[in-house]
Amino acid sequence: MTQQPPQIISSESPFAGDVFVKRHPALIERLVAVWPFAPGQRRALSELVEENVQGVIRPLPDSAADAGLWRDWGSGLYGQPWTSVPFLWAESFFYRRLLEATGYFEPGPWRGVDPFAPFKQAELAGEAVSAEITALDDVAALADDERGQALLLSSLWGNRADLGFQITAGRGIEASGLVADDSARLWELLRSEAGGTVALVADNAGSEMVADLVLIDHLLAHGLADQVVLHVKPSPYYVSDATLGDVADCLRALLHSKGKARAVGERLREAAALGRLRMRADAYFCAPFDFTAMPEGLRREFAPATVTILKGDLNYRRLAGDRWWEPTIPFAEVTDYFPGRVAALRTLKSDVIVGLETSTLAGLNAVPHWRTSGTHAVVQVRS
Ligand SMILES: O=P(O)(O)OC[C@H]1O[C@](O)(CO)[C@@H](O)[C@@H]1O
Repeated sequence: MTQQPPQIISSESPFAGDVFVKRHPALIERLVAVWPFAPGQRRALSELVEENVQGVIRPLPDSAADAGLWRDWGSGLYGQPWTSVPFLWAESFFYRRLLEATGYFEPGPWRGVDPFAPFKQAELAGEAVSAEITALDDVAALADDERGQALLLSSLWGNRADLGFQITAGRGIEASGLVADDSARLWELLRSEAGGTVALVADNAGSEMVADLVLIDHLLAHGLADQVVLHVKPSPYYVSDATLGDVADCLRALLHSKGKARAVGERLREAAALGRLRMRADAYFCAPFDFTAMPEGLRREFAPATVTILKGDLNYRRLAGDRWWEPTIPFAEVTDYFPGRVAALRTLKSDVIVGLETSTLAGLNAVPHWRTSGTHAVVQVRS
């Protein structure tokens, strides 16, 4: 494997530092405003904010079922400021601690209650999703290839809907475009290997998941995949990351609509019944590490796939290792460890980036915050 540059530590990146001192406090403020939390939950949440902003990382209480696991995973990191340890690890542990504070894993009324559900539901009921659903009738008039590309781009840009990101980035950010575009290679690959299994590692619920489901339907309906395995998070994570319950909500939104969208929902429901659309929620998707350390079970899932499509920024960070790579290092070189062929559909919302042409990078360097503002995107493929 190529020699790896250092991992991103939040204190070395103004963007990542702000996630702890601005984004997390704002998120917790919103949670406290919408839920009838008891004093103990409120106290745990405000302690978590204090810790993020000016304290040090405390481990999970011993009573937590996975306390031992996290003690090992975080060995050497506890007792340090949140911004002094790898960004990927710290952000992941923040969400585990948040669920601890709300009682998500504990016996009692809060067990299994997704604290982010009100935000996800509002987004699913909002304009972006209804516009997406209406647009399906227009997209149906396009030739197959054009329709496929339109659905791919919709799944890609749907990633900007990420709710955690919008807490501080705000709406109304303009998309500037693709800075690496291997989409033709992706279609070539899907056509030449038609009839196999495609794995799609999902990112966000709501409009992004609706777009993902429509893309999955396209692959199945056109025989580009005989089966699709949809990988989601086993528990609430990074605010809007999709769980199985979110997939069900999105499918229901399609089924309750009219026209083409409803037909998509019906075909997907049938595909699930026939075992052509399968769901996975591996525990590793909420682990604080990159994909180089993925467990054998996941490697076996991905290796035989025609291609594994990774959605979104966080999956990209885990694919590339959340490291200070030279942006022009080839995507294929950085991802050569990944089992099987891999494609990333990602809007740029954090520092890591690989696989850019030198000329593209030169142009981007004149654009403020191009790595983190969500205005640029990549479709990158290792085939
Ligand atoms: O939903 P996505 O595309 O994975 O984006 C989540 C991203 O949001 C952040 O939490 C902050 O932008 C990143 O750290 C993370 O990669």
